[in-house]
Formats: sequence, structure tokens, C-alpha cells
Amino acid sequence: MTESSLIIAVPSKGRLQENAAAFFARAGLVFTQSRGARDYRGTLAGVPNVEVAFLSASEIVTRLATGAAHLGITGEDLIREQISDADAAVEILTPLGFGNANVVVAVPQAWIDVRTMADLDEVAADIRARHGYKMRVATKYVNLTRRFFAEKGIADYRIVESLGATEGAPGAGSAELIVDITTTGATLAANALKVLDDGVILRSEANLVASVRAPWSPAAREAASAVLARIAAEEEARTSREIRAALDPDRASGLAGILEDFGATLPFGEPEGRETVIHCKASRVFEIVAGLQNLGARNVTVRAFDYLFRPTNALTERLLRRLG
Ligand SMILES: Nc1ncnc2c1ncn2[C@@H]1O[C@H](COP(=O)(O)OP(=O)(O)OP(=O)(O)O)[C@@H](O)[C@H]1O
Ligand SMILES: O=P(O)(O)OC[C@H]1O[C@H](OP(=O)(O)OP(=O)(O)O)[C@H](O)[C@@H]1O
Ligand SMILES: [Mg+2]
Repeated sequence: MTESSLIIAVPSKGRLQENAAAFFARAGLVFTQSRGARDYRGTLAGVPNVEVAFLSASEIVTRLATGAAHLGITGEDLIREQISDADAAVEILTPLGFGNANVVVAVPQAWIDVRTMADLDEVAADIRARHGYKMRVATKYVNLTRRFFAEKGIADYRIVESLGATEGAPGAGSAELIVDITTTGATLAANALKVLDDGVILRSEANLVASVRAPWSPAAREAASAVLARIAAEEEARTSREIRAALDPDRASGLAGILEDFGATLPFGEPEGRETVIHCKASRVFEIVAGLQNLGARNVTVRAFDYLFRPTNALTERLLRRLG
């Protein structure tokens, strides 16, 4: 490990931990925690100059924002909440398909006439008239709430910062409504709350994120390229298939049309004998097979890959373009 190492911040607890570890494992990236499970630093087997930091999802955002980590996995909700200049500080490389949750505005179900954000204006006036104080919104998403309420033209309210069990606030009488994250809606329902019709502030999921402000030494860039190449190769493999078939050379002229129609390629060039090998999107496999059979192809087989390495990949390109 050197000062110029690539630092990757990985969730060590909470909802994202298991999925994040599985995500790296699929890409053939195995953590080695030298001093056992309580060690909060590790390395990546077979990738030199990498330091893995095991942190909470929220701490990962802090490290990415300050440049204390180069790459990290964390929720978009936390990025948008915690970094005021998110687009300048970080580059979101790719969404990861897990950790899905919505940040929402929720009010008591008993408020039957309140359905939209616009209705909150009246609620605020009512609370002021009846109790003499501002409508209170309990949340830990203070910045997301301020921005969203301002966009919707709601100004007459006060935020009550909540550090947990936010959904309990209206029942406990410490706020009238809440902004919090929800996945199944079970916690909202258990607390007799409902989401406003236009009350979804953000649809969040876990993302692979790069810090723009981290010290991107040549060694860090090289290590990041190696890591991203594996991640991209796993994704490319997952979404691609190989089709092999025995095709009469006299009919091979019909191939071009099929390749073009379905965005498929000949990874080893034009077939020399009967053996034809095609790479294509997994979603187009059966259309291509049908096309090949129309050309009289026989013994058509379809295979999936573990990894598919292309000369370049979108993740590395995106990172290097951003770093300049
Ligand atoms: N149902 C959910 N509730 C909360 N967070 C979720 C949910 N589903 C996915 N997430 C994502 O996981 C991130 C981390 O949430 P989690 O509750 O696991 O953090 P944590 O480490 O336990 O921190 P805290 O103790 O502050 O909640 C959230 O910010 C969000 O991006
Ligand atoms: O819509 P649901 O599927 O019910 O999930 C939403 C709940 O999950 C999260 O809490 P978590 O369990 O992480 O506990 P925490 O409040 O300690 O973070 C979140 O803060 C909500 O309370
Ligand atoms: Mg939590």
C-alpha cells in the first residue's frame, strides 16, 4: 500500500452491505480483511495498489465529497442530501440495481382532504390559525426537503431534525408530517401515514460513485481502470450471449442483415467454414436464432459468459473523461 493507492469505500453495515459485497464478488473482486471481520480496512485480491475502507453508507458520501476516497458504493439519497454541489464533487458512474428506496413526503392518513403538495399551504395556514405555530416536518433529509418544498412553493413550515424512527413523529406529536425513505411502505402504513400524490422527492438506489476531488495519482487511475474493467466485463457478460451455428457458406451472405437488424457482431470475423460465431444482446437471442434457422443454420447453441472484456468500457471511459 502506498500513498498513491486507490481507496474504495464499501458499506460495512446496514441495507447496502450484503448487496455491495455480492456486487464486487460477481466482478471477481474479493476483499481480504487481513485482521479479521473487525478490521475496517482491506485490500483486493489480485489488484495491486488498492485499499478498501469499510464504512457506513453516509460516511462513504463524506469521504467521496472531501476526496478521502476515490470510489464508493452508496445511496443516491445520501449523495443528494449531503453534498450541496454533488455534480461538481462526484461522478455517478452507474446505478447498481439494489438499495432501491424513495424519499417521500408523508402525512397522516386521517388527513383525507390532503392529497398533494399544494394542499399543504392550507394545512400550514390552518395549523398557524389553530395553534399559533408553523407546520412541522420531521426528517433527516433536511436539504432535500428544503429544496423540494421551495420548488413546490411551500414556505410556511419548520423542519424538526429527526435522527431515527421519523415515522413516529406525527403520532408522538413532535411534527405534523414527515420526509423519509421508504421501500415497501410497511413502516409508513404501520404509522398510519400516506405518501402525497406528488410527494416523491427522489427515487434512489445504490450507485458506484467516483470522487472528483480525490488525489488521482497515475497508480490510482491504473488501479481504478483494472477494477472498473472487471465490473464492466461482468455486466457485459450478463447482458450478452454467444450464438454458434453450422451455416452453409452459400447462405452466409444472409448473415449481414441479421447482424444489422439485431446489433450483433462476429467476434472472430467472417466465418471461414461452416462454423459461425456471433455475439449479441441477451434480449435478442431468439430473434437471431430464428433468423439463422431461416438461413438453414443447424446445431445452433447459445452460451452465457462469466466475463466479457472489451477493449474499452463505458465505466472507465466515463471516469477518465471526467478526471480529464
Ligand atoms: N428501506 C430502506 N430504508 C432505508 N434505507 C434504504 C432502504 N432501502 C435502501 N436504502 C438505502 O440504504 C442507505 C443506508 O441505509 P441504512 O439504514 O442501511 O444505513 P445505516 O448504515 O443503517 O445508517 P442509519 O443507522 O443512519 O440508518 C439509505 O440511505 C438508502 O440509500
Ligand atoms: O418502507 P419500508 O420497507 O418499511 O422501509 C422504510 C424504513 O426503513 C428504514 O429504516 P431502517 O430499518 O434502516 O432503520 P433506521 O431508521 O434505524 O435507519 C427507513 O428509515 C424507514 O424507516
Ligand atoms: Mg437505516
